[in-house]
Amino acid sequence: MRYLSDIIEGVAFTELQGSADVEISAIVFDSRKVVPGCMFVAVKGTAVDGHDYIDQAIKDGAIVVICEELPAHTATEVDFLMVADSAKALAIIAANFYENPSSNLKLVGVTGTNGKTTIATLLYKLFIDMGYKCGLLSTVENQVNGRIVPSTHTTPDPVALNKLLADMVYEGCDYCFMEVSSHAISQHRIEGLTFSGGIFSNLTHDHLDYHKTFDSYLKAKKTFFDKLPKSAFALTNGDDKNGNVMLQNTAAHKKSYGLKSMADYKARIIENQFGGLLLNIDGEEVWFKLVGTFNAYNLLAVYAAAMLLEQDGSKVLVSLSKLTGAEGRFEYLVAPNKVIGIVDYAHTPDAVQNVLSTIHDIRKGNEKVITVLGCGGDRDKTKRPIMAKVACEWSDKVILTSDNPRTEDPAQIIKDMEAGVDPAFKRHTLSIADRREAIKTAFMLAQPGDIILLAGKGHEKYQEINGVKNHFDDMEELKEVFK
Ligand SMILES: CC(=O)N[C@H]1[C@@H](OP(=O)(O)OP(=O)(O)OC[C@H]2O[C@@H](n3ccc(=O)[nH]c3=O)[C@H](O)[C@@H]2O)O[C@H](CO)[C@@H](O)[C@@H]1O[C@H](C)C(=O)N[C@@H](C)C(=O)N[C@H](CCC(=O)O)C(=O)O
Ligand SMILES: Nc1ncnc2c1ncn2[C@@H]1O[C@H](COP(=O)(O)OP(=O)(O)OP(=O)(O)O)[C@@H](O)[C@H]1O
Ligand SMILES: N[C@H](CCC[C@H](N)C(=O)O)C(=O)O
Ligand SMILES: [Mg+2]
Repeated sequence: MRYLSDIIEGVAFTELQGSADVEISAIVFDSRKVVPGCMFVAVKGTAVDGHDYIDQAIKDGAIVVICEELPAHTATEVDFLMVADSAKALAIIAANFYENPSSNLKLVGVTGTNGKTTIATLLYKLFIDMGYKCGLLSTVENQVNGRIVPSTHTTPDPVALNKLLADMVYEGCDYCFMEVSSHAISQHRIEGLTFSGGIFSNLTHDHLDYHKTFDSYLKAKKTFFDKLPKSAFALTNGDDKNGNVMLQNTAAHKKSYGLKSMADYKARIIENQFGGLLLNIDGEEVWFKLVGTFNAYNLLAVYAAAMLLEQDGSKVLVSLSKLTGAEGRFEYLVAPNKVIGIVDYAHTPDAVQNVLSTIHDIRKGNEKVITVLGCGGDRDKTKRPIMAKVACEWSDKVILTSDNPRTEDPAQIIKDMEAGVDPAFKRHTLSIADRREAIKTAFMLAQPGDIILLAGKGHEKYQEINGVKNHFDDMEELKEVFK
């Protein structure tokens, strides 16, 4: 229980109807989850307006309502707090409700189109290996000092987020490494958090369904750095076209990493093979278990962040060299007939290109590459033909299939992808909507030594069709056909 007067600290409200001297049992922003004595925050969403559910929330027991517009008839027994932006207020209130846990941890946020999960997970594993108690908030899973809490979003909603951070503080964690998605920044899920550092991986095409233009996608990411405090570090990828733009207005301590450009933290790739990467970092040559140029960037970002968190360089490299990446990111399996299967979460044009160019770099000879690829429904449609085009340019055969169709027609998603296939390459492509059949077919087409890439679903254990998540696991499917 918390007093309203305490939890609205820092919220810019325009009017309070009622008394601030009232106890709140919980903060709720979904009328379907209202509990007696709670505060209901009415948020204007992308699908509906939470203000339309205020009456329902009051009927079910809400005693305080936060809103941008007052309803026509306001119940006198309920408090109303008017704010300019409910989503922002929600995040500040959630942080206050849980006693601002982020200020009792060293919280590091990772943002960018690709690499967030890999960087955050590696940081988490690294700091655990170095003896710290840590938390992780990621697409694959959340971890509170070793306890797994299933993840529903890359960045949780503000109430779940602050609750998880509070659990980390309670369990004595020193650090939390979290992914910061562009949706989370735009929807103010991270408002009110105190970050010790921010890391930028890269910016390429994704989520234009939501942000509309690349420029507004970039601005969303940049806002994260704009709001970092002076005491934090802001670490950017100096080789990314937008790396420096991200930091141009930040008050934080600016640092960069890169393989090509002048940067504060530099690395050079010496070997890149299926067994791992040999990198020269800060003058030391070290083998890592991760594969591919993109992972050289991820590893360097992790090393640089660890340096900025004042860790010992040699100790960091020893620990980092032992670590594997995140689940479903370039995980491979060899069949008895020597066909190699790779499961990877590449679901953007840039990621598809990176993973395929890595396969080209590290294959031994001229083994054929067969790519199985789908695109998610109810997500950015403009990336579909580009992902297919990139897959065709870098593969010998491509099977276009389903990812998570969600509420869309799988055949239409495949049609959108087919539009990107060069007519001359058409005879090397197949369209098979059933992902299981597509994987089986890829294996039937493969000769010993050939490489099958299953792209897009990585760690996911489901396929979402019309609101139902059916069990589906690319690695499990691969094991089945490899039997
Ligand atoms: C597009 C998007 O990001 N939507 C998120 C957003 O919901 P919304 O704005 O669409 O909500 P809405 O349905 O319009 O409802 C508006 C408000 O009315 C409330 N409501 C609604 C119905 C009702 O009966 N009663 C009620 O009170 C809702 O609780 C909400 O507060 O806010 C919700 C609460 O935080 C999120 O759960 C929801 O995530 C949806 C499920 C989602 O799929 N999001 C994805 C795209 C996402 O966020 N992805 C990023 C990762 C991207 C990446 O890693 O590349 C992520 O961070 O996970
Ligand atoms: N630094 C990188 N640069 C480009 N591509 C990358 C990089 N790191 C990983 N990838 C590719 O992107 C895929 C997703 O990686 P990861 O899960 O780490 O990214 P993410 O940013 O967390 O993605 P999401 O936005 O879905 O949470 C990987 O499977 C790989 O194909
Ligand atoms: N965080 C990304 C994940 C995409 C994964 C892919 N399997 C899909 O469903 O499109 C999103 O929600 O857009
Ligand atoms: Mg992620």
